[in-house]
Amino acid sequence: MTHHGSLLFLGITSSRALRLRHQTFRGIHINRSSNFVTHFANPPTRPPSIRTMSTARDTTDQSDITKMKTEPDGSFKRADASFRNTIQRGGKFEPERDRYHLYVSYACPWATRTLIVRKLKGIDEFIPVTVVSPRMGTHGWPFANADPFPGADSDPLYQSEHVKDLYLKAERNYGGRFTVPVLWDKKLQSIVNNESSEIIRMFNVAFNEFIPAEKAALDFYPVELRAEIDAVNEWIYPNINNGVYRSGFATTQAAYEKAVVELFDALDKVEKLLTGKDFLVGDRLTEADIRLWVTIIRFDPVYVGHFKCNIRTIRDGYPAIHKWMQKLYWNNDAFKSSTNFDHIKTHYYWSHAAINPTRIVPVGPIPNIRPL
Ligand SMILES: N[C@@H](CCC(=O)N[C@@H](CS)C(=O)NCC(=O)O)C(=O)O
Repeated sequence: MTHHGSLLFLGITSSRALRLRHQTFRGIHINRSSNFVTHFANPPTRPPSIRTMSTARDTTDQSDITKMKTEPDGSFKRADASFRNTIQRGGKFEPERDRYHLYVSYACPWATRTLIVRKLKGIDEFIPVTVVSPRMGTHGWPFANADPFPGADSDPLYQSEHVKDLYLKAERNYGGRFTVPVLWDKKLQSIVNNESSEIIRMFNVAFNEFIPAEKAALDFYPVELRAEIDAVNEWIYPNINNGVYRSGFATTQAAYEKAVVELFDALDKVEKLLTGKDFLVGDRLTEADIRLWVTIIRFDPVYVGHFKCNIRTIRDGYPAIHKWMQKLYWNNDAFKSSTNFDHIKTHYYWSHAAINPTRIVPVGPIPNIRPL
């Protein structure tokens, strides 16, 4: 059966099927009948306007994509984090041993960035971590006392039931999203920062006086590579890190296709960058690798299926990215010990009921990551 034929089989009228065969957006043209993607100059753009999505199916009692912001064209927009303080000498949040606490989910790629840098820098000794249950429900992320799950913890500081309770403790009238990671200050009983890109920059330098010289010397955002790291982050974040979510949370065919094509275009670009190289920028591990890695490690186990990022897999479609991902996982315990595939897979497939109403967690891929 041809692709056109299969669309008809699925009950799509022939004129819609024909329209779906050839679509153009942001300079990329998909010929659905041939599966070829071509590029055009001067893509049309549209000014964004945001509204709260009301069209998604809300058949469950949980906090899922029904609360996500989307634009009128069905595309997903991530809200900015709200607590943006810095740990620094002379500031409100001074560097101190045993003052800060990290709340994470193993499922969350953003939180995993902070786990990796915490381990690499050896500050795990005095910044303890609490891991939530991967099943994000009605009240958001639960702790183990509210939802027991292997590898999840209860909140040792306040016996909170949900991450939400911490946000409301920090700010009684808080009206934003209750996201992880949360870097918590035990002294002021408040949130220092809930933006992973800023937390990893703090972890990179803020506690250097308390750690051995060789750990203090590790710099994942070195001055001489900053411009290049920033440049890479700038397109990897929207197209890959957030690109998988833009694909998965899209509520229109056009928004999905735009996101997924941009995602795979960006992966093609990364593949070229990593060919014959061990790291994205320079010849050393930087935050650019860490920020990308957390998305790539989730790609085949979750994003290919759950978020429909299935033009190619990492393991079979991107040899250089695949090798880079495997080497970091198998050769560096900071990466392996921060990765829990059970939490990762359970979270996505269980928590987004608008995408996966049965909540069935797929068995494959086997293995989640191939040996080197
Ligand atoms: N900008 C934040 C994003 C964090 C984020 O969106 N975390 C997700 C989990 S992967 C979350 O906690 N979502 C809960 C919600 O949105 O209700 C960061 O990078 O730290």
